[in-house]
Amino acid sequence: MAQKRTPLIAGNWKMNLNHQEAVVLVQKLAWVLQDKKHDFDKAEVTVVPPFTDLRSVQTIVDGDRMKIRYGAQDVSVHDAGAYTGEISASMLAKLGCSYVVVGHSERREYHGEDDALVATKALKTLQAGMTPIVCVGEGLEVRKAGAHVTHCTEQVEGSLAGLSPDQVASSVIAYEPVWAIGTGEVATPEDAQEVCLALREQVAKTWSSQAAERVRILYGGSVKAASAPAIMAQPDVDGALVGGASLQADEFAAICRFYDLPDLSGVA
Ligand SMILES: O=C(CO)COP(=O)(O)O
Repeated sequence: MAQKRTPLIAGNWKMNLNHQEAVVLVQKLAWVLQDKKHDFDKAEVTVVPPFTDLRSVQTIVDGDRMKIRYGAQDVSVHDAGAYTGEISASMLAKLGCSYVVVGHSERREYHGEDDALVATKALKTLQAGMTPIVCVGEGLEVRKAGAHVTHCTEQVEGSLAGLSPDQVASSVIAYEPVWAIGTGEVATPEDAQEVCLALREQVAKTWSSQAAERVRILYGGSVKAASAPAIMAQPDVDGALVGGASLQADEFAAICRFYDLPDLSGVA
């Protein structure tokens, strides 16, 4: 029997909101979730602000004892030293980060990150006691050619290379088709399930069936409150990595609250 995985809704703010705006958004999000009686045991809620916001987010989360978690959008492969502009995993851990997004398609595209680099970042994140959210996803050409499943399973192989089955089990994988990111074009629930299931099967094959049962796999790409329920109701989708919609407290909270519904069976 599959072990129960706690769903995760993560809001990737990308390069938006300064530290003052971050505090306002986190406060509003916490308020809305509390007002709507969100059960954090049913779904974890995480915000992923820019580096410059993290200390302020830490202060407000700790000060108000919020159950919202937070993470970073990237991490260095280096531990310390002469690497101008880089941020180490230990610095992020010290700031109380729970998660680090690694291998986002925007980093792969604009910063030339490849699977091997992403795997090192995932490992650094785990070694510092945080959870990597490892992103994979195909571009439009690959999707049109029908090669999306192979493309994504190979990316998972490469981007988690060198991790032990236990490390994979405690990681998060995010399937984010590049053609769906920021385009308003959301994958169908069937598209999302097809790839997320294939990724889980790949984890079973390469690492272990236990890792496959435990690893959380998210969908990301133009997720909105209206489109999220049908996608998140899929059996191999364990939540969402949300971009644009995570900048609005009401919209993001509405996505999180899907898991508060008493019965998910009628939603798909
Ligand atoms: O890239 C994403 C999250 O990491 C998705 O962004 P959008 O939800 O804005 O499409």
